[in-house]
This record gives sequence, structure tokens and C-alpha cells, in this order.
Amino acid sequence: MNDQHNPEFKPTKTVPNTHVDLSDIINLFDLEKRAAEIMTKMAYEYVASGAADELTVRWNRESLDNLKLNPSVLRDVSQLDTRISLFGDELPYPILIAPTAFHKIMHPEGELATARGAGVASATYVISSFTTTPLEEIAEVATQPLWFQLYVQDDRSLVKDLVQKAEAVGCRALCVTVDTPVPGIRNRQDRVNFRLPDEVKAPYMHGLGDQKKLLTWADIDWLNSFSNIPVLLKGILNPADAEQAVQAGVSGIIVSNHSGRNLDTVPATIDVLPGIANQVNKRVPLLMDGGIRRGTDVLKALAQGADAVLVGKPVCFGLACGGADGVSKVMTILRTEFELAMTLTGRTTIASIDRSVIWKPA
Ligand SMILES: Cc1cc2nc3c(=O)[nH]c(=O)nc-3n(C[C@H](O)[C@H](O)[C@H](O)COP(=O)(O)O)c2cc1C
Ligand SMILES: CC(C)CC(=O)C(=O)O
Repeated sequence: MNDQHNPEFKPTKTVPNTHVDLSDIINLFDLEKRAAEIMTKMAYEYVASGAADELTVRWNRESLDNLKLNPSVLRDVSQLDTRISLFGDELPYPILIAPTAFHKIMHPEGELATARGAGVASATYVISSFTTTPLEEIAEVATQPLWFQLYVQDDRSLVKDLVQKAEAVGCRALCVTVDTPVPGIRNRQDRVNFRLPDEVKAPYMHGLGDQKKLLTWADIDWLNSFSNIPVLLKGILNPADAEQAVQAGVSGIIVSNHSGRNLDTVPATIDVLPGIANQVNKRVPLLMDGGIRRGTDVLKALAQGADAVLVGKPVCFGLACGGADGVSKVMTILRTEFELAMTLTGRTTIASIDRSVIWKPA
């Protein structure tokens, strides 16, 4: 069992400690352990928890763990090329920072620290609609591409204003989250009575889930009609919805179960990925998230059809433990592990990572 599922990890302190020595953080599981010790209980529970019985949270990890790798030997692995191109930008490696809400409950510098950490690690950062820092301020400190995650809230004129603001500050893509018409059953958050502290504001959070105007395919047409940046759908879990997304003219798809935070008992994303990749058949870029904690996980996701992956919880834990340094440490650990996984499987380019990297019984 991975450390993250050890029931003995209980957050013990109530006051955030943002001056943590990161030198003995060797992998992303170490970081979660450290975060559990130093974060406020409310913030830790918010980040670490999943929906209901957390079965999907567990399956995301188990399914990745259960895939075995099939290395090819005696290839020249002296030069690696991990670059990918997405919507006209070159990314030095195929790992992005997933959108996560409310960074100021994790670290006082909030999203500014995340953007700075992303800059140091040369990572693209997808800003959440529920950022606790205005977009202009994040854009000011960012040195790497920013994307924007959109929650379509009830007041559609505010939604349009927000998309236009994201474009105006230079966001390069819009990830429309489609798996959260209402938030899931979050027992652990309920137990700690999760709420934003008075001093923390989410300036673009207005009305998700009061069920007046739920998001439908018609809204995707509407967003596509005025968005000047590529529109991706985040939260697709089956080939039929992926097909409908492509037919609707979206520019990309993110296979995601929201880290198991919304509908418990949906499958692991790595398990649904191959079917969706077959259906999409490279017509649009396919990204995936959910449980990526090791470089080998990134390799497995690419082998199963993803063009890139995103990481959520580890970035939150990195932010909580070390602000920008913690965020860059997460991305650097994962990037380094991914490069090693490529080297040790004999795959030196992203294009060479195909399904043959996954071991199958003879
Ligand atoms: C604390 C937290 C907050 C999140 N907030 C958002 C959000 O505001 N918008 C969104 O689309 N997804 C949100 N997500 C989901 C992430 O974007 C992403 O799908 C997921 O975290 C990836 O899985 P991983 O955390 O196992 O890496 C959140 C996830 C976490 C852990
Ligand atoms: C307020 C929430 C719906 C933000 C979110 O996406 C999450 O916590 O997973």
C-alpha cells in the first residue's frame, strides 16, 4: 500500500508552517507525509480527500501500480528528447500543473507561489477558476505558459467576462471542467466543516452548483463561439463523450475523474484512457490526470495514449510545504523520474513511447 493511503497519517498541527526544510523530500509520497504534519487540518483534509469511500482515489493509484513495464535494452539512450508541442507552445516535458482551487489556504503566497514554482520548473500552470489571487497578478509573475480552467457558473455573462479576462492576461488554453455540475459527496470535508477562512477570497467564485443552469453541450458550442483560445474539456471518462467532444469542435480532451473527488466508483483514468485514445485517434490532443505520482506513471499514461499528464494533489502539498520551492521540487522530481523511466525502458523520444512499453503476458 502506498504511503498516501496509510490511515495513520493524521494532520497534527493546526497552524500552517511555511518554512519547511525540503532537503529530505525524495519523492512525492514523502511530501504528502510532510504536508500532513504541517498543514491546517482543514486545508489538509480539503486537498487529500476524495469523494465518499475514496474507492476511485485508490483505484487511480492501484491501476497505475498494476501496469508493468516492458523495457527494451541495448538502445542508445545517451540523448533524450522529452519535448512536446501543445497548441503552438513547446513544453520541455509532458507534465502540467493541474488546476486546483484555493491556494491561499495552502500557503500565504497562494497562486503567486505556484506560478513562480512553475516558472522555475519550466512547467505550464493551469489556473483554477477558484483561484484566490486575481488573474492579472498571477500573469505578472508567470514566466511559463498559463492555461485557465473554467467552471461555468450560473451567471453566463460573468462566465464570458472571465474567459475574456483569461485571454487578456495571456492564458493559452481554456480547460472547461465538465465533471462537476455539482461537487461530489465529500465526507471528509464535511467532517472538518470545510469553508474558506474570512481573509481568503476566491474573486471569480459566484455560483457553482445551485442547479439553476447546469452545464450542457449547448454551453460548449456557446464557449467555442467566442473563445479565442483552444477549448479543452476536462473530465471525460468514456469514448462516447470523447467522440461528442470532438464533434463539438473542441481542441483537446482531458481524461480525468477529478482525482476521485466527485463521483466515487468511476474507474481509474489510466483504465479508461486506451479506449478513449482509440476513439479520438489523434484528432485532438489527449491529456490525462489522476494519481500520477511517479515518473513511471507518466510513461504509462503516454504509452496508453496520453500526449501529456497533469498533477494536482502533489503540487498542493509542495505548495503547502515550501511555497514556490515546493512546487518546483514536485515538478522537478517527477520530470527527473520520467526521464529515468524513458532511459531505462530504452525510449528516447516522446513519439517512441507507445503501447509496447507496457508489458503483456506472452
Ligand atoms: C485540492 C484540489 C482542488 C481542485 N480544484 C479543482 C478546480 O478548481 N478545478 C478543476 O477543474 N479541478 C480541480 N481539481 C482536480 C484537479 O484539476 C485534477 O483533476 C486532479 O487533482 C488530478 O489528480 P491528482 O490530484 O491525483 O494528481 C482539484 C483537485 C484537488 C486535489
Ligand atoms: C470548490 C470545488 C468544486 C473545487 C474543486 O474542483 C475541488 O475541490 O475539487
